[in-house]
Amino acid sequence: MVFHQMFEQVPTKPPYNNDPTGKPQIRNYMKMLSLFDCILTEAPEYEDNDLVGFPINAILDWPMGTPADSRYVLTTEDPGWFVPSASSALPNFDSTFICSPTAPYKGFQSWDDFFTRRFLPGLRPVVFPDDDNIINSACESTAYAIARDIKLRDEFWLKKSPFMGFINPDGPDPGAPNLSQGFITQVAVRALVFIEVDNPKIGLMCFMAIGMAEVSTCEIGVSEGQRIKKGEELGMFHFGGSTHCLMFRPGVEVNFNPDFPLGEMVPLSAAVATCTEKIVLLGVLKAITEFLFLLGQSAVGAGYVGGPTCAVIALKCPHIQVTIVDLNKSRIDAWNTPDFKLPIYEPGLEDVVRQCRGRNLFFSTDVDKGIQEADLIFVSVNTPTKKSGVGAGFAADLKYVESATRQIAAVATSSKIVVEKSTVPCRTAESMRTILEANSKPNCRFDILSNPEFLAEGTAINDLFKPDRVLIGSLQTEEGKEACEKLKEVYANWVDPTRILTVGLWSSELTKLAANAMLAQRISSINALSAICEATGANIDEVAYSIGFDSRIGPKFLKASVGFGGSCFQKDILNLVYLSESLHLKEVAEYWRQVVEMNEYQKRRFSKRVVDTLFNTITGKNIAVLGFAFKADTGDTRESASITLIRDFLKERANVSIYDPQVPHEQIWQDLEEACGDMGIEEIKSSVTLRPTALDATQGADALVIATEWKEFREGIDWQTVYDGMNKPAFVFDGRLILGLEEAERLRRIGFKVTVIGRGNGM
Ligand SMILES: NC(=O)c1ccc[n+]([C@@H]2O[C@H](COP(=O)([O-])OP(=O)(O)OC[C@H]3O[C@@H](n4cnc5c(N)ncnc54)[C@H](O)[C@@H]3O)[C@@H](O)[C@H]2O)c1
Ligand SMILES: O=c1ccn([C@@H]2O[C@H](COP(=O)(O)OP(=O)(O)O[C@H]3O[C@H](CO)[C@@H](O)[C@H](O)[C@H]3O)[C@@H](O)[C@H]2O)c(=O)[nH]1
Repeated sequence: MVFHQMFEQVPTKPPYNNDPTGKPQIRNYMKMLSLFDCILTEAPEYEDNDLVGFPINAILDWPMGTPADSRYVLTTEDPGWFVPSASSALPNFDSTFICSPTAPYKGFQSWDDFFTRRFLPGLRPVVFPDDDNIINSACESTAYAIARDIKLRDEFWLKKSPFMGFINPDGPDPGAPNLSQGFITQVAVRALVFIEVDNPKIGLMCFMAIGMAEVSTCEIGVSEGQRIKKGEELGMFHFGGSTHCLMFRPGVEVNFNPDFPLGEMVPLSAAVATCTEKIVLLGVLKAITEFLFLLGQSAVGAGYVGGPTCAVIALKCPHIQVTIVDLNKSRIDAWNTPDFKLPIYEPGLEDVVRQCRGRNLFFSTDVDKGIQEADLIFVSVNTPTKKSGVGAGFAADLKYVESATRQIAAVATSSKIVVEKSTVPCRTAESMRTILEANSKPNCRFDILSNPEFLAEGTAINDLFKPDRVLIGSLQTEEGKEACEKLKEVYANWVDPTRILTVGLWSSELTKLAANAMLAQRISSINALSAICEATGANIDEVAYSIGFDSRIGPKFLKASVGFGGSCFQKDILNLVYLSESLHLKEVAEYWRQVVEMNEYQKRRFSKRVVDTLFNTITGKNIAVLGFAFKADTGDTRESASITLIRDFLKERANVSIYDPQVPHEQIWQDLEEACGDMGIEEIKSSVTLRPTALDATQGADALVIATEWKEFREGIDWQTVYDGMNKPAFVFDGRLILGLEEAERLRRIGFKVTVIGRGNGM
């Protein structure tokens, strides 16, 4: 039908009465076929006319331009565009595109009208609409090729090699329609739109629309001098078969978003690239274009420091490209998830990553590339306590730091500043320097800085936004001080310069261990006092409040608890103990060891108090444990006191039900399996259940233990309902001091038997 129409619709008046060569216009397909026969058997002859092209162009010129009703393919009948198989290629058509779902042909006027259909409003919002460093996708399409360093006049292929269709010895290349794109691009340019971008980092750039085959048409929808905003329409392709190319000036650094690798679909308006300047970013900074965070892996969760720290640097320094690399692919995949299901829970983190990812924050497993491209490398790998060999149980295991350092030495091709971000024993930088220098190459110099991190989990973003101090340690040589200045300049983008402290390398390394030791020592001190309170009838909250009024002591970090946890305190104190012992400072080692001993004692004391209170046995009794994370506002469980308590309860053959708002269930099983040693996972699972809410966990329980200070335990528990569902007498053990004196009294009036850490029973 359409075939007939395209001949019928060619007007009979001049110039359409003749084809472009002046011969009478063909009026039916029979004539056209006989002419095809003719032109296929003859070489083109000289003709005295204006047609530049092949004879076939003359035959098809006018018929091709008719509207010929093409809608018959817009139906649910084979071969229509709305048959079921087409719908799987174009899913949710009616709720994706502007159309009239119940009208014939869904309301489209022609096949081209269907081809140029529009998304429903709001489906393809412009990502980062006001950030003109971000290049957004101009078309729902697949990224095909990237070419860099193109000269004014140049020969290059948008594919790795020219299209081989005609010289392939095995015959024409079946992938020709797509593979020939690089080739066709040079002969089929249809529309060039030059855009002078306000952002000087981009300046003049060009959008080139290419009609890929004879049927393609580029309609330009803008005019010279017009001011346009990101997301506005430049024009459109018609009749299918098209491509486009973005061209930037030399010197513009375009960093493509790894979320959209070549060959994969890119939604319209997505953030496809970021533009940064390659050189001179921060006054004296000479080419710091990229940070590389080497994130270390551990069995339980990764990137608690590297992730938030570099996300905040990316946010505060939009001119710096930050790439995080990690050996752990699943962790990197999680950082890159389209729905921002990040591998760690940290309040405010998602918001920061949403603002920067794909702009100047990238996550990758390509460690070598990351090292080669970076000027500044943060080594933020894990440094757990050694499990075997010399110093086992005390010394830091530096194997991840060492392997990261060796990798930097092996693959670096230019000078680097290597920043030790991990917490390490004093003089580790010396070992790193030895490795790097032993492997140095010409024009490849390494400077080492110590820049320990002081963020606490749960408040990491706030700590990074407003740090009490940033500590930078360097060798006191000219080069060391110069490197220190460069790092200082980076932090000065958002940190008050008076809070950036610069010291010697070894002082910086020791300060980190010392700070954690002093903090943990405060908690052990208050916990030691809590035991005296329980025995005497004093109240630890009142004691802490009163001593904290002395400005020399201060009110912070004086909350008695069931014991401190987290990946740092115990590990770093043990590290200090080991360091003291290796320096033959036995008394010093003993002093610090006692901080950890006291913490162990506090946990043991608490679980014993539970057993004693429940009439000296918990065998077969049901205990609900609220909270599994080592503190509130984190999903991290490393060294959590909750694990020790549950292990003790299981050893007493109790049944335990657990609820935590953030910790994934598989993490809980893994931690319990590790902690319970001789009990297999099946035996553990026969005594432990994981519950979806606090209320669920307490149903049928004899005792309820609060192990983490989540806000919802402080504010969101309906104690009467909890009481109604528990066995009587119903016991509550508050290991986190979330129940004030009045609240505890209210619970007692309901009928609970209440025990709070640091208070005598009955208080
Ligand atoms: N967690 C905290 O709150 C905190 C705070 C301050 C300092 N620190 C210190 O920071 C360091 C990192 O701690 P974390 O909690 O982020 O650890 P983590 O276990 O969460 O992350 C470490 C990551 O390092 C990766 N890794 C190991 N070797 C690697 C290598 N050669 N190349 C690339 N990646 C590698 C791992 O895959 C892992 O993802 C430790 O030294 C820790 O003591 C931690
Ligand atoms: O008064 C207090 C304060 C904390 N804790 C417990 O101590 C542990 C550690 O808490 P916190 O220090 O807040 O968390 P971390 O993320 O372990 O942060 C510590 O360890 C990090 C890693 O080195 C350092 O960067 C931080 O400065 C340091 O606070 C947790 O179990 C807390 O519940 C108490 O029991 N009482």
